[in-house]
Order: sequence, then C-alpha cells, then structure tokens
Amino acid sequence: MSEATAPSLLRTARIDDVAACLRAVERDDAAAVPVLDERDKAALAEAAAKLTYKRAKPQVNEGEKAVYQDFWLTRDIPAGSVLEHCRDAVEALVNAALRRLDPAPCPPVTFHETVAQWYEPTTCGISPHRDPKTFRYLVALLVMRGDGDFYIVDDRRGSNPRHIPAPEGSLLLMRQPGFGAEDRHPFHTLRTVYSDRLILTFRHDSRRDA
Ligand SMILES: O=C(O)CCC(=O)C(=O)O
Ligand SMILES: [Fe+2]
Repeated sequence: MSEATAPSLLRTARIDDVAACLRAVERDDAAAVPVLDERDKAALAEAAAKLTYKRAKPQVNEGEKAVYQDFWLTRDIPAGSVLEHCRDAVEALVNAALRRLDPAPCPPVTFHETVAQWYEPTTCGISPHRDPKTFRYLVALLVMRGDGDFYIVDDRRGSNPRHIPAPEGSLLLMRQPGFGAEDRHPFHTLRTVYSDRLILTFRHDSRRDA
C-alpha cells in the first residue's frame, strides 16, 4: 500500500496520555491508555479476524514452571496490511511519549515482534509467567476487540494480584528488563476473558538490536 493510501490510525491517541501511562508503568509495572477510536477498532478487528490462527500449546514447561494457555495466535501479519501500519503507528506513539520523559526510562523501542492473539471466553487466558528477558524495555498489548482481566502478580502462584484495566481500544504497556531497571521483570496473567478478545502484542527483541 502506498503512503498516500495508508490508513491513518491512532488519530485520537494523545502523546501526553501515553507519557503519563509510562510514568504509571515505572510505578506499577503495567498500565493502559485508550488509543483506538471506533473506526480504528473496526478496521483492525476486521483485519485480525481474517488471519489464520494456530492454537497456542495448552501447556509450556513442566512442574513449578508450567504455564497454561488458552488462546490462538499467529505471527503471519500480511506486509502492507492495516495491522502492520498499526505496529508502526504504536511504535511511533510510544517513542514520542518516551521523548517527553526526562530522564527517559529506556532508549527508543523497535517492535521487532508482532503477534496477533485471539482469546475465546475462558477462565484462564494465560497463567502467571514472565516474558523472556531477551524482550527488553516494554511489551505493548493493543486490545482491538473484547475484554479480559489482566493482572500483575508477584509469582507463579499469582500472589498479590494487581488488576490493570485494559478495555477494548486500549494500549497496555508492561515493563521488561531495561525499562528504568534491569531487575524489574514482572509476572503477569490474563484470567477471565468475557468476550472474544483480539490483541496485537508488540515486543522489542534485543537479539535483533544492531
Ligand atoms: O493477552 C494478554 O493480556 C497477555 C498475554 C501474555 O502475557 C503473553 O502472551 O505473553
Ligand atoms: Fe506475557
């Protein structure tokens, strides 16, 4: 798609609100901010609904480290699609917000990895876990459709849950190592999913840094 016809996304997102969200991430490990209007949500959910998803492995790891998952995913994001434009728009928005913070908690992010995830209603979308620490600075989850209960927790048992409201249309930002500190790497979980939930997950992969 040429630039002239590229859809404009995130028109209603405000950089200052995203900067305030990043401050909340420094304090609370994760926070969400509304970024999508009705038109964005419709265009993105329509494109995401056309992707071909694979079921996530129901269980990853054994014993104490077991993580249980109940969702569908794909990394096949068509080149030039509205979903790819969306990745670029979210990356630009987050980096514009980071530039408003002094000192900035991390360098500019590059979202090397994009995953589309689809959850049907369930009582456990994904049990407590940490994302691999090769993913640095920030993980960004864009909720294109649906609703679910996201929590930051203290451990794999899910102790001390802190609910992070992230309704449809919001961008949930969660810290990874390198965001202000090397030793902050939060456990998190998605519990109840109330209605079909479509998200894009964006991650900065340090193995692909120059
Ligand atoms: O869907 C969510 O809200 C969380 C997903 C997640 O933590 C992951 O895929 O690593
Ligand atoms: Fe995760």
